[in-house]
Amino acid sequence: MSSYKSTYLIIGGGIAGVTCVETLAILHPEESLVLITASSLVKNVSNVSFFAKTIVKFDVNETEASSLQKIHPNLQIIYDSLNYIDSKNKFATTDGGVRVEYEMMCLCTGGIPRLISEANKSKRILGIRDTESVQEFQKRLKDGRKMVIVGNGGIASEIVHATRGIQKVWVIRDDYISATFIDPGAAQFFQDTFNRKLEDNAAKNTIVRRHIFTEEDTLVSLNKDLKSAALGPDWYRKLEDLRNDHGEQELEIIYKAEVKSVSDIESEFPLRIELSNGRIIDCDFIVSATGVEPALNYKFDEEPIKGLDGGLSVNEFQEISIKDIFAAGDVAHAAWTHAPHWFQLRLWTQARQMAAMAAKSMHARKINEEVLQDFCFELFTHCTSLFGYRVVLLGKYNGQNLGNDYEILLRTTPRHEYIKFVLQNGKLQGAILIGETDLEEMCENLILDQIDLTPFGDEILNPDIDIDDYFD
Ligand SMILES: Cc1cc2nc3c(=O)[nH]c(=O)nc-3n(C[C@H](O)[C@H](O)[C@H](O)COP(=O)(O)OP(=O)(O)OC[C@H]3O[C@@H](n4cnc5c(N)ncnc54)[C@H](O)[C@@H]3O)c2cc1C
Ligand SMILES: NC(=O)C1=CN([C@@H]2O[C@H](COP(=O)(O)OP(=O)(O)OC[C@H]3O[C@@H](n4cnc5c(N)ncnc54)[C@H](OP(=O)(O)O)[C@@H]3O)[C@@H](O)[C@H]2O)C=CC1
Repeated sequence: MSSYKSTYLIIGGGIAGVTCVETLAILHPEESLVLITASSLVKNVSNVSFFAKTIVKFDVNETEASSLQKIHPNLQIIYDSLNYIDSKNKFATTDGGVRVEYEMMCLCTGGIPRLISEANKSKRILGIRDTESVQEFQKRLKDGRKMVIVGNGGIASEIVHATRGIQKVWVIRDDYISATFIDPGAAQFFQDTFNRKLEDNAAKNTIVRRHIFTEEDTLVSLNKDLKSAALGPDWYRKLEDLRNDHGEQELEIIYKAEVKSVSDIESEFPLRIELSNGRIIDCDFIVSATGVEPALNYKFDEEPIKGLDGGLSVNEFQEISIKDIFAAGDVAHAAWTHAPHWFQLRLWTQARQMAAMAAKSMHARKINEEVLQDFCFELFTHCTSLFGYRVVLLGKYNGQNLGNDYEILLRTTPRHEYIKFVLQNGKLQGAILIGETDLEEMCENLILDQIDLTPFGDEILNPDIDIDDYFD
């Protein structure tokens, strides 16, 4: 059995693990660092641009793990899978029999797709997580005539947008599309983009509306066979060129339904699906884009506390319930008392922020200094693109946990922009900004500073008024 000694031990080569390595390379390059990664390719981030203090956009690239050695002189990489953690004696072992002693460890083992429960009934049900699973999907797409997409989050939305020349049936439990990220109004905005026959001059009609809402909150297997890290924001571009674009999108959306059963059949199509609403669909394959579950494919000497989502519960310093073990990214469950406008969603940005925080905390402990939680955990921000539009989500953008006494102020210009402000007691609690709105920084300030907007009334979203002037 080969053995190593390290001050810091990082597990996983996804965005969280690599961010942890990079941050420690800056904070503590003289200390020994071991990275255990199941894949020789790791993720890193480039072209970081800030729309505001906490709103960040960046590209995600895949690179050889060995390239990390250029930035960290004392980094050793072990290409293997973590198998067991002995937290009392402070060592970890791998599948391949390597033993690593550590002072502090950060678990960044990510997540695996949580497939529909029928997934074991057919090989034609796919999940999407890493490069290998996308290759499998591309193969099916190339030969297939009809696919069923199940789930209503990020992956399903991107697949629906990016694939062409194949019949698509999108089965969702909600009554509007892309519910993880947006509200019914924004869903309608996007659905207009599906309808290419929309009157051109509709784009000129800007509508501003205020709604007083009395609705309820809208918030909505362990697997050792890990190959590489989760894909990045642009993964679906690989799909765009794959099929010929025959013009019209062949898309059917089935609302308020779930998969009840699946069976392989010998017919025109090889797979038959029965939905909860009684509908039968024959198709070539199913993409189950139904969320992720934390990848905890290793054992501990002492069972750590986990959250309801199965992730390792971490405090505000990213430490789990076992001393000197930290966790970041999709494997972690944010168990601290959250700031009023922050909540956890398993995203690149949060994986990166948590990992940088974990690295700072480990470093602070090593040098006996205090550390404060980073400012980025004050405000939920997500910058992405959906159906070809830039989407920025801020704070409680869907009125999450605001009860039933909040107001919504909307401004929308079909095919151009959709702006939604969520207000409570006259103060901005969250926002959805779709299109090139240029409102990110102002919204960030309004949420963080909790400025009373009552005096401005609906003018706050009047497109003819430069609202920034109010706050100069
Ligand atoms: C298709 C797709 C598109 C996405 N698009 C976006 C997007 O546009 N924007 C966004 O913000 N987020 C997006 N996400 C989510 C984002 O990718 C994840 O939140 C993020 O990658 C999590 O990073 P991570 O480092 O925690 O986990 P991962 O990227 O899963 O990395 C975990 C790493 O740990 C390794 N590992 C696991 N177990 C072990 C073990 N026992 N020993 C050693 N190594 C191990 C794995 O092989 C992997 O390399 C997307 C996800 C998917 C699947
Ligand atoms: N642009 C971006 O930012 C992107 C982000 N991602 C991230 O990658 C990860 C994986 O994406 P994805 O798989 O889309 O996960 P998401 O968590 O985004 O969405 C999962 C969706 O599947 C639904 N669902 C869950 N179980 C079932 C079921 N049994 N039957 C029918 N529907 C079900 C959920 O509904 P319900 O809410 O009702 O449970 C939800 O609509 C997520 O962390 C996501 O945030 C992925 C792609 C793009």
